[in-house]
Amino acid sequence: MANFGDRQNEIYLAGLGGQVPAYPMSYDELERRAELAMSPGTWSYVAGGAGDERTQRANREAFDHWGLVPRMLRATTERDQSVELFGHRLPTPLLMSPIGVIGICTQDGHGDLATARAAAATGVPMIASTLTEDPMEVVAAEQGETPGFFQLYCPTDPEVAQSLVGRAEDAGYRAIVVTLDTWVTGWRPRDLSTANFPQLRGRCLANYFSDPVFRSRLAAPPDEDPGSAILAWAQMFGRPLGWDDLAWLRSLTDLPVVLKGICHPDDARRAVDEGVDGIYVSTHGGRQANGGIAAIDCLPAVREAVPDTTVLLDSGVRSGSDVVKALALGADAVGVGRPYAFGAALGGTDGIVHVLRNILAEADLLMAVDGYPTVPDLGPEAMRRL
Ligand SMILES: Cc1cc2nc3c(=O)[nH]c(=O)nc-3n(C[C@H](O)[C@H](O)[C@H](O)COP(=O)(O)O)c2cc1C
Ligand SMILES: O=C(O)C(=O)c1ccccc1
Repeated sequence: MANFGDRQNEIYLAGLGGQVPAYPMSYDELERRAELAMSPGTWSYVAGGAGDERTQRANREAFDHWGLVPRMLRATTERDQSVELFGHRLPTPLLMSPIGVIGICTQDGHGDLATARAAAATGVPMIASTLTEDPMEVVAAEQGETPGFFQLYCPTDPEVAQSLVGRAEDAGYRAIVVTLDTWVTGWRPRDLSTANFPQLRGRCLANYFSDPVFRSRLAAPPDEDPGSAILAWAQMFGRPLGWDDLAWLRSLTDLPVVLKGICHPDDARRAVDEGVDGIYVSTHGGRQANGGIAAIDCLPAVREAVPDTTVLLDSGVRSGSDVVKALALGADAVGVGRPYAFGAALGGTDGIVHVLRNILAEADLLMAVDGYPTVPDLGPEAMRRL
């Protein structure tokens, strides 16, 4: 894949022929059209967050407090967005953050497969959620040559956890991303207002219902008694993890282990000291806790605390310039969440590919114009706090 800015040129050329792009070019328009395409319940689930959504807003607004310093006379057509992550060379620094129940966003209900196919088409890795409508093996098979990562919601039953991780390893996922901030779901007024959760639960349990250890805990198979199976899942969904659990988690796999939701530099330092391979700075897109600080504002201190460790970031990334800022502030790769779910709602795989390519095209052209042609060129000296 060459320069993603070429995408811009394709669109300009189509425009000269009078063609309007099939999907929105601005994030605000993407969001507006996705709202129209989704049912009110799906919209409130995807777009909503915790409390009155101040953290969610802060995640986005905080990007405005940082600015990139243009550097001239080092312009080049030779640009390169590639990065190395856990031993894999990726064409771009973008990741698709895990989105549970994304099946409700697409017309055919197979949102995880649409995401996997978009990963195959773009080289942007998918972090596959534990909460999917298709089992992780089926999702892995659609990712083509693009490495995939598996996100674990750690169940209270340790043998189920072990089974999920073992299956992810066997299915070819290249890292285990353990989400720390969602052992219980946060206070989400929009979901409570639409009474969404029962509908969601029935549609995201394929990894459990296909799991031999989970099934062994049931009196009857899930297809015979789905109600009891859902109850068994709800009772074991989230293990409140502590420092004492890290060695056990580490022992479950030889794959790199990444902790998602770390925001404090002391937590990052201790996790790395205890053998974790990656730190994923995230506030879960403001869905879990309200009244907090923005993820991007946590990044510089975490980067400084663990200078030699892979650091990922998500929460509030909406554009190529947001990606560039996150890279300059210390991320090795950058996750995007809601925007690609909105793309899925508008056009399945095509809609997701459009959203990813737009973000990448903007990042490519910004790096080209401002004199930072490769990812290693972007460091803290490229940024000013406004
Ligand atoms: C609808 C939805 C479902 C999500 N489900 C998961 C999940 O299953 N596992 C997880 O670790 N994070 C989940 N997240 C959080 C995302 O991985 C990511 O942290 C967040 O969306 C990033 O913020 P952004 O939406 O502002 O880009 C979900 C986010 C959304 C919007
Ligand atoms: O909505 C989320 O962000 C999420 O991670 C989740 C957690 C439990 C059930 C459904 C989704």
